[in-house]
Amino acid sequence: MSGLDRQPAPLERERPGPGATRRAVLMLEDGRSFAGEAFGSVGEAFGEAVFSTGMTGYQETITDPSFHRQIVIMTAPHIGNTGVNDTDYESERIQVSGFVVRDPSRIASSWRAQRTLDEELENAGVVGISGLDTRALTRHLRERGAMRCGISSADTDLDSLLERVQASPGMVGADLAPEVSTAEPYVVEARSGLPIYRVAALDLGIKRNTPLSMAELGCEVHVLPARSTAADLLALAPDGVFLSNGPGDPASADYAVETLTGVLDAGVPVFGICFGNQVLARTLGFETYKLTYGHRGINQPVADTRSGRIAVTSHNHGFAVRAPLTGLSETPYGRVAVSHVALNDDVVEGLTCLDVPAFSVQFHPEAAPGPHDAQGLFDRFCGLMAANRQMRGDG
Ligand SMILES: NC(=O)CC[C@H](N)C(=O)O
Repeated sequence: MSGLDRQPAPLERERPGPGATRRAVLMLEDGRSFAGEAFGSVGEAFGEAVFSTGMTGYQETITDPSFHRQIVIMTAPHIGNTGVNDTDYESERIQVSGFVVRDPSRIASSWRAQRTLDEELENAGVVGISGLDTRALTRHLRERGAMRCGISSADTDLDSLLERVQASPGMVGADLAPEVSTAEPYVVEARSGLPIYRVAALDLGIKRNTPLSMAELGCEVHVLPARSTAADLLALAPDGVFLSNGPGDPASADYAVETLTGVLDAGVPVFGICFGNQVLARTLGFETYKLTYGHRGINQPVADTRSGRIAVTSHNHGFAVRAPLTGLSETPYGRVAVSHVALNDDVVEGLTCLDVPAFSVQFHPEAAPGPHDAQGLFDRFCGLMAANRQMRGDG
């Protein structure tokens, strides 16, 4: 028997015959609509229309809590070819409110595939649309900006759908982290069995691979709900505090800013990712603002402003930090430098504090999905925790 003979048969979904597909419509808040076919669950979904340029990693994308209340459009036309499995979930469930694919794969062919994408969406009750011109839709969003959107395969009357889209909530001012955060604290054990560092992680919408990446380096990660206070975090006597990614508008997360203020005052090392970068920025006194259409995908070049090194990184953000790209900013916590800048549009992609042990990045070193260029940032966090211990004389 050859190796090929032993491969599992591809999973194929029974599909309706020609002409039997169900009509679906995608409607944008400015009245532009796109006709397509129902994909996943039949029904109706509303959210902010955003596009992702990742060609792979769709399972990690749809299960990333940062996409809560967003309808994700994949710019790569062919999605679903490796199916879906139980292990690549980045959270407990599918988080996107809707999913848009030009040309879903008719079969799922991978030794790891357990179900097709179509049936996974359907089982989860997540509404999708396929067969529409995703290139035209993406170009429209690039010109006009991310906007509210609705998908319907239930009621495809354009006028009434537009009314429902315009009545749906937008993303500016949306406080969504508590909606996706863990209800109860939990612990991710250090991989070695011997914890070297204890990390208190504020779950603002954390992805599974983030505590796992730290656990690989010997961290015992205590994950706490979004509204935990500084006292809750510090009660663990952590070596460091981690602030996760998360959905919604960072300008609405005053509770996280208050928590972080207490942590910075206590002198505990801090590392933040994405939403966590925005929360650190706000705590330092910087503002956040909404990008026209955001950065989403796994092929985003970022420059390290100190070394000049360029990393290709994974992004998923619609908001960004406003800070001077060069020089040092004076803040209530001392001097702060912009450590990383996006090469496509000069957006701030990271901050480093010079006078307190804190730094953050807007992109995703946990790389799920994504390239591994930025993984060293978890080592940098461990280095910061080690240095802080030594400084306190207990290292
Ligand atoms: N992935 C994230 O943490 C996203 C942060 C924030 N919700 C934004 O869109 O910018």
